[in-house]
Amino acid sequence: MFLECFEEESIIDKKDLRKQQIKQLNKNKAQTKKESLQLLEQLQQTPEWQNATTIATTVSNLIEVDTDIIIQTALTEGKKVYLPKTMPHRQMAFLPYIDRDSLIVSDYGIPEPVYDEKSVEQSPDLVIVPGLAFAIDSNYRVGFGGGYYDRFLAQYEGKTVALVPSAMKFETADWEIKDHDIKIDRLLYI
Ligand SMILES: Nc1nc2c(c(=O)[nH]1)N(C=O)[C@@H](CNc1ccc(C(=O)N[C@@H](CCC(=O)O)C(=O)O)cc1)CN2
Ligand SMILES: Nc1ncnc2c1ncn2[C@@H]1O[C@H](COP(=O)(O)OP(=O)(O)OP(=O)(O)O)[C@@H](O)[C@H]1O
Repeated sequence: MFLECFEEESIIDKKDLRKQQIKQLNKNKAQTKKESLQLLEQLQQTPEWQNATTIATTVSNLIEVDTDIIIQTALTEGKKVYLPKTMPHRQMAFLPYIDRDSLIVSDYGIPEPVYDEKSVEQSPDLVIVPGLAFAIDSNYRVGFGGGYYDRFLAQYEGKTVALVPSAMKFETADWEIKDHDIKIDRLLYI
């Protein structure tokens, strides 16, 4: 009790933050959707996007940044788009996006490409990393908690960016940073 008075700021448990963020993001869906367009415009200005011929993103759910417009824009610009398929042992395989009808909804409710060993691309030029919260002073993130991206990024050597709508933006990481947490190369935010 007494000691707490000396702490400069309190650290939130990652699980609590995740819960809090999901609640908050559900209230901000319309705003996030609006900001998605501005974030895509920012993304298009970056050398990472301009130099990438292969891009990995996700199929967004309703509280995330809208990736549909990212996918369509990338395809229009002649880039190849890859989406993750969740695999055993919390691994992800990135597979080409062909069209919406070729995706199959996973147990987590996320539309995913069908596994095909020959088409796997684990080294796309650019990975757009999803998340629930991002710290703009350190580039650390909190995701849905599967550890999928931390595991994947531990061996990925290309560029990473994250699109950060206002509801996901934190000045600093007031959550616990673990050794396995990986910083995003570039955050784009409103
Ligand atoms: N749109 C989108 N697709 C994505 C991700 C994402 O963040 N967004 N992922 C980014 O990683 C991967 C899937 N992420 C997942 C993250 C957690 C759990 C999961 O097991 N959740 C548990 C609760 C975990 C916990 O709180 O400890 C559950 O639902 O029971 C599943 C998938 C790949 N596809
Ligand atoms: N590189 C790794 N190797 C082994 N385990 C890992 C690795 N990265 C993360 N984990 C484990 O995965 C679990 C979830 O990690 P964390 O809470 O950092 O997820 P997250 O970054 O929020 O989610 P995600 O990366 O799926 O969006 C933790 O139990 C963590 O120990």
